[in-house]
Amino acid sequence: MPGRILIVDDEIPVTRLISTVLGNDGHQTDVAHSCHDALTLIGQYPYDVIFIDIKLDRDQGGLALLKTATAITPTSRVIMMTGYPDVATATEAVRYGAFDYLCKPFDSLQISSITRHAIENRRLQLEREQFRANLEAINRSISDAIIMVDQRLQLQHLNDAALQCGYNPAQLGQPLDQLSTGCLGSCRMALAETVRTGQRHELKRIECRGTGNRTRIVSVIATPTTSEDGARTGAVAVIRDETRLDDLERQLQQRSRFHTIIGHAPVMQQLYTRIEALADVTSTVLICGESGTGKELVAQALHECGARKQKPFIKLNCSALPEGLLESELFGHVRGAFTGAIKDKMGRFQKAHGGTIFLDEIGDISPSLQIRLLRVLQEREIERVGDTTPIKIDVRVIAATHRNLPEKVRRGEFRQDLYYRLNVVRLEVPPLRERLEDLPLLVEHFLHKFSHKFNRTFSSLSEDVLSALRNHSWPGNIRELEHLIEHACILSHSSIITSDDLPTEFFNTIGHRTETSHAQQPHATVDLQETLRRTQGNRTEAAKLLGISRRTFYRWLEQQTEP
Ligand SMILES: Nc1ncnc2c1ncn2[C@@H]1O[C@H](COP(=O)(O)OP(=O)(O)OP(=O)(O)O)[C@@H](O)[C@H]1O
Repeated sequence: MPGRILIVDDEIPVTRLISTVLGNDGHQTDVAHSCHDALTLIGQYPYDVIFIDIKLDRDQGGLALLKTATAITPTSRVIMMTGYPDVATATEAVRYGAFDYLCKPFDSLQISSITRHAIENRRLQLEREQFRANLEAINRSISDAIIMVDQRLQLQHLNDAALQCGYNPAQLGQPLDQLSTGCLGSCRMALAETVRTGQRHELKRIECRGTGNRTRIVSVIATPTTSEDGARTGAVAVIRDETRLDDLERQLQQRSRFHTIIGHAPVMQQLYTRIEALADVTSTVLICGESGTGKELVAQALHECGARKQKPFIKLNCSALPEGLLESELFGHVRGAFTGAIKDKMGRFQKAHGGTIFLDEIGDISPSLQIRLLRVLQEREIERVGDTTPIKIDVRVIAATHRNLPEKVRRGEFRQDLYYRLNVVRLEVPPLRERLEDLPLLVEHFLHKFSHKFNRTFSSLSEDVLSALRNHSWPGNIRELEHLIEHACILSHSSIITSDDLPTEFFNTIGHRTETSHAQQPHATVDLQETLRRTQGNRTEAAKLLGISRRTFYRWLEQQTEP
C-alpha cells in the first residue's frame, strides 16, 4: 500500500537512497535536511512514515524531533536511523514513541520492508481507532443501556444510556457487587449469572429504578463475551426500556367490555380479573354493591366464564316473593304440600343442577329461610316443601345484595353463620360515581341499545347533557342512567339527545351541579328580553346565544316575568 513518507537526514546520499527505493516502491517521498525543515513539512502533512536520523544537526537532534513529531502527528510511524547503534539510544527512541530502528548502512530491502511494516501498522491502528470511534458513536446513539464486565465481574464499559440505570463512569473498574445503583440490581445479577454459567441470561419486563423517581420497565439480555480464541472474557448486558411498550400493551389489554358488562375504568379491570380468577371456583360468591351497579351482570359473567356455562343459570330475586312462595320457588314442593299445590313442582335449586343459581337480594330473606338455605349450603342437598327426602344438588351459589349485611348481622336480622357461608368469596361492584370515566362508554352502549330497540338512530348527547351527567351523583347507578337515556330517546326528535329530552326531575336531583344548577336562576345581568329582540323573538336561537338549553331559557323567562 503506497504511503507518503518524510526522510529527515543531513546526509544527502542517505536521503537520496531512501527516496529512490521508496519512490520505486510507489511511495511519495519528501526530504528534509534539518529539524527546522522537517517540522515545517510535518506541520503541513500527516506522514504515514517519517525516517529520522538520530544525529541530526550534528547532535542528538533526531530524538528531539522524534518527540515533537509524535506529538504533532501521533499516528505517523517514526523510524530512527543511526550509524552508531547502541542499546541505550535505541531504548530511548522507543520510549519516545519510535516505531522501529534502522542501523546504517542499510540496503534497499531493509528500507522497503520496514516501511511496509510501518505503513501496515499505522493502517491497522487507524482502522482500530475508527472502529472504536464508530462503536462509541453507536453506543452513544442507541437508547439501550450497555454494561460490560470482565470475568472477575469488574465493570469495564458503560454507554450513555447506562447512566439512566444508575451507573456512572466513576464506577468503571469496580466489582459489580460493590456498586450501588439504588435498586435491586437485577441487571447485575443477570451479568453475574452469565459470567458464572457462560450462558445467555434473559430477564423480561422487570422494574428498573435507576436514576430519578420514575420506575421503568426494562428487559435485560446478558450474553457472554469471548476473545478471538474463544476464551470467555466476561459478559455484556443490554437493557432495553420497554415502559412505553408495556403501557401500550396494558392499555390494549384493558377491556371496555367483559361479557355483558361495560366499563374500562381501572376498578372494572380489577373486577374482570377477579371474575376470571373465580370462574371455576365452586365456593359461594357474594356480590355486593349498590342497587343498579350491575351485580346480576357480574353473576352472569361468573357463570359464563366457568366450566358450568353450558349448564343452567337460574336467577331468583329473593325480595320479589312472599316467604312461602319463595320457599317453594327455591326448593320446589310436592303435590298437596299446601293449599293450591295441585302437582309436584321443581324448585330453582333443582333446575340449576350442574349450573349456577343466582340469589339476588339475599339480604331480604326471612330468618326461617335463612336456616334452610344454610343447610342447603352445608349439606349440598335440598328437601322439597312437603317432602323430607333429601335430593342431592350440584349447584354453584352466587348471591347478591345491596344491603350492608355485616350491619344486618350486627342487628340480629341476618344469621352470622349464613353470612360467613355466603361470604366465602366477595366481589364488590363499584358505584357509577366512582367510575365516571366510564360514562361516555355506557352512554354510547345505551344509545346503541335504544337505537336498536326503537328502530331509530341516536348518535350522541349534546355537550351540556354530557356535562350534566358527569355532575350527577347517580344514586340509582347504571340502571338510573339506562332509564334516563331510554326516556331521552323516547322524547328526542333528533339523533342528538339534548337537555330538553331529559326529565325535569333529573335536574332537581341532589348532587347535580352543572349548567342547570346555575340555570335554576336567571343571572341578574342577563336581559332575556334584549336577547329575544336580538334573535327576532326566536327562543331557540336566544337560548343558544346564551349557551343554555331551550327549557332553561323558558324557565328563566318565567322567573323574570313573575311579579
Ligand atoms: N356495567 C354495565 N354495563 C352495561 N349495563 C349495565 C352495567 N351495569 C348495569 N347495567 C344495566 O343496568 C341495569 C341494572 O343492572 P343489574 O340488575 O345487574 O344491577 P344490580 O346491581 O343487580 O341491581 P339490584 O341491586 O337492584 O338488583 C341492567 O339493565 C343492566 O343491564
